[in-house]
Amino acid sequence: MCDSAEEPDSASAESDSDEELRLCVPIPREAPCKQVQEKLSGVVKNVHRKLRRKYREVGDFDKIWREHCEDEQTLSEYAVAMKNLADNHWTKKCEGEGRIEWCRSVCQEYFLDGGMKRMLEKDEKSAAHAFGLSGQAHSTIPSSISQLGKIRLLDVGSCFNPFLKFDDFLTVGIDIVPAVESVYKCDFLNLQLQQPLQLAGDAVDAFLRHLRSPIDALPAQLFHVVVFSLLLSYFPSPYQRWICCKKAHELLELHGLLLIITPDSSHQNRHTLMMRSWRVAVESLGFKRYKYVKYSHMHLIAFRKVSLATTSDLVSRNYPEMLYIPQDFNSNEEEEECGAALPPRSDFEDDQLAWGFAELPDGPYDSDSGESQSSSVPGFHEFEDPILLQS
Ligand SMILES: C[S@@+](CC[C@H](N)C(=O)[O-])C[C@H]1O[C@@H](n2cnc3c(N)ncnc32)[C@H](O)[C@@H]1O
Repeated sequence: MCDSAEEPDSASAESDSDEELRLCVPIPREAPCKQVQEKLSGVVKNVHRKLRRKYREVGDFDKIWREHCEDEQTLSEYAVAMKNLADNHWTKKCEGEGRIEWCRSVCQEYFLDGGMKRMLEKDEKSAAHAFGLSGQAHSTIPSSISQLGKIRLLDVGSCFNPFLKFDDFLTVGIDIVPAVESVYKCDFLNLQLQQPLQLAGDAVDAFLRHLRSPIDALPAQLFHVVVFSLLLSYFPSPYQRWICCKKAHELLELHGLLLIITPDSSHQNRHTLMMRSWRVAVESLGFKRYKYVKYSHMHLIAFRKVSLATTSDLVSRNYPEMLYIPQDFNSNEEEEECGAALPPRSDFEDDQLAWGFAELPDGPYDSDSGESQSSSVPGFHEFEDPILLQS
């Protein structure tokens, strides 16, 4: 494992003279590891860049996506690089911490520790208030789903199945190129949705345990949680991100959670408009934001599904374009690939998408739950992979 600078690898036995040399000449022992990490991160980032470049050149994301999914060599290099990063560069420092642990803690708090119930009571009180009723919460509010068994979690773009190790989840990991056997092959963009299963919880669990790869279709309202961890920025087009969020809405049970983690190494306020824009877009599908936190290298957002239906007029109202990322406007990426120095990204790029969002909420990061919005969530250490996450 690379980050074993303090613990020399016993497998690579060194001679005494090597060791003497090491004592005399201060060799930066982390350097090779960093180089390998940069190389692997480069493989990953180049795939994203090439997709975006092609999208800028060709414009037809369906065609580009088809070609991308047929490019087996690129896809498998990507999967190997991601798996290698996860196994050898991230695990030791980040085991039990970071984005995956954040997802787990949000789910536990929401489903097992009364978060969902509190939110539903709050919703009922506001509805009662709006209709001039007494504001008493109704007894129809479901209690925690713990009685129903495990939390059914769909991890889209799972790659190496990081949620499998948690017992509280019944995890279904899907990916266009699974890096491990336990992940099912599935292109989420082209996943067909079927009628919801009319089965008891146990039978739904059994259904999920017997899925077969590749997955082309799934019943709606199947999961308690859908996770997009570093998924949405993979896509070159905001419309593809939108399709994913819409599918997540359909796949979730009412009151289920959509957890979105998206990379961004800039400080919290730099992309305030972008995050507000995402919130408006996702909420328009029938979600309500539940938690938001900014770590040094990513935004982590939890949305809860608050209504079964979405309106049909969303596309014409520009909601898909609201799911933009700064890289959508960065045509300098190729220069970056060639090693040329980039001019600093201007604030204009960030702000140019602040089209007349009259309906945007006022508070930049107000969360329904009152959750701390800083990156210093107690008990958590940030997942640090600046090399991969910086764009
Ligand atoms: C940056 S990796 C993130 C891996 C993992 N979720 C994590 O947080 O480390 C993005 C993953 O999304 C997968 N992916 C991209 N488009 C997809 C799609 N349409 N359906 C399923 N998986 C997809 C890629 O193959 C890749 O493994």
